[in-house]
Amino acid sequence: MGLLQLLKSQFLCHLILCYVFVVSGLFINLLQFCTLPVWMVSKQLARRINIRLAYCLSSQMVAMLEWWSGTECTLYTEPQSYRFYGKENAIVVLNHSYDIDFLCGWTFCERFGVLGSSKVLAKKELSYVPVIGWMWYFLEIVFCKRKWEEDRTLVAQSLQKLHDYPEHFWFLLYCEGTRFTPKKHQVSMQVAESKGLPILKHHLLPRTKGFWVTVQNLRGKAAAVYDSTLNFQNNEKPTLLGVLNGEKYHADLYVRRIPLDLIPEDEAECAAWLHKLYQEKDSFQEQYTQTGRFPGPIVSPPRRLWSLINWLFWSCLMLYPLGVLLTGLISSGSMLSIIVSLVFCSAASVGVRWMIGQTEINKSSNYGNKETTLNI
Ligand SMILES: CC/C=C\C/C=C\C/C=C\C/C=C\C/C=C\C/C=C\CCC(=O)SCCNC(=O)CCNC(=O)[C@H](O)C(C)(C)COP(=O)(O)OP(=O)(O)OC[C@H]1O[C@@H](n2cnc3c(N)ncnc32)[C@H](O)[C@@H]1OP(=O)(O)O
Ligand SMILES: CCCCCCCCCCCCCCCC(=O)OC[C@@H](O)COP(=O)(O)O
Repeated sequence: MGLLQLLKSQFLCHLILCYVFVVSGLFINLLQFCTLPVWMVSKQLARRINIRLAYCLSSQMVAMLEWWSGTECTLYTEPQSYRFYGKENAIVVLNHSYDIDFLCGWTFCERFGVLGSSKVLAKKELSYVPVIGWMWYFLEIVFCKRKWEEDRTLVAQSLQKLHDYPEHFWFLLYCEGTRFTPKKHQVSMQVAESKGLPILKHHLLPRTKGFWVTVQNLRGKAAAVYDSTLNFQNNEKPTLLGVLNGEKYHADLYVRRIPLDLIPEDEAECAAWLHKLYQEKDSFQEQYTQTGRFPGPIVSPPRRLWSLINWLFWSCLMLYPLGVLLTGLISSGSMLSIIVSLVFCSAASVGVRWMIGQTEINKSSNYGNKETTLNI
């Protein structure tokens, strides 16, 4: 292990990284809160400010992936599709099988200049996660309860509000609705069988209602669906803790651009179309498993310096007051202050560990397990 790698694996380094992320994040949340009055005067100005503030926060995590861990993200796509990326609104359909699939998605958003405005149909629970969840509130992220009776109007209304959104955005949809686990796979394949649908080997059966409602409500605003399939070389199982440890991963993303006009308007036809899409995605994953490659040429955009610059900026801004505070604390010689600070740091570490836990598949919800949602 090299010296740099050894340094990256040190707990103290992780504490510093997490400190910068959380404290700058809370500060950015506060700035976002302050845009509420602006919202009343000019909604579009408030949105543009929030896009930039969100960039300041999410690109720190992107920098950690690209510059700290050095993870390589390769894009397989057709050159004629590539020229549209970042220049139009799109609905992104992605498989949900890895702890850090959202982070790889963010990396591509950053490279195509849509990170600050990127959106997702997220489970409601994530809106309570400090820093990221609070940031999403101001970013008009669409939350769902994963209960169709309640979601159908809620989601449609939130999507309608995006029609006058002032900048290009990608709207991410994990149609599988939850992360892949062997148990959820088994249950969802029972549902597939009961519906006479082919068995998928690498995906859960997609939930079609959210896709249909998204496509219908973003017609006229989004130009295309980006069918995206993610995998990692050499059977890597990446985690956020691994990234924090400086481990380098190798992500491959295959993207097909499908004009929105080609997607049927009728709900049943749209559902059938999505099932077919997932059968194709499954065959791409199978090909990847067999050959280590996706079909199509590689047209990878390089990582940009912006995420690193932004990260260094926030690190300097946050570490300076910490240095002053620590110096004052040590020179005060007060045992009580030192103990209180240590307790505070330990509580903060537990909090950050909980946040990281939100990304871990082994802590995935019960949604999609037999006991909770199988209604056949
Ligand atoms: C060039 C580069 C391109 C791309 C780059 C890639 C990406 C970058 C893009 C953007 C990045 C942006 C942000 C990323 C940052 C962070 C993201 C982080 C995480 C958030 C993700 C989540 O929270 S995922 C969870 C929430 N989302 C969803 O659930 C979406 C999918 N779900 C739906 O659509 C659902 O339909 C619903 C939520 C709208 C409603 O849920 P409900 O449970 O009520 O579902 P249904 O009504 O659909 O369920 C009943 C039907 O399903 C059948 N059923 C029953 N059991 C199962 C089962 N186990 N599996 C499958 N199906 C089942 C049942 O029979 C019913 O069938 P019907 O025929 O009646 O429909
Ligand atoms: C630089 C320092 C890093 C500090 C790290 C703190 C990071 C906290 C990030 C929290 C972001 C949470 C995003 C999680 C996305 C996710 O993967 O959600 C799962 C849902 O889709 C499905 O849920 P489930 O049904 O449970 O599978």
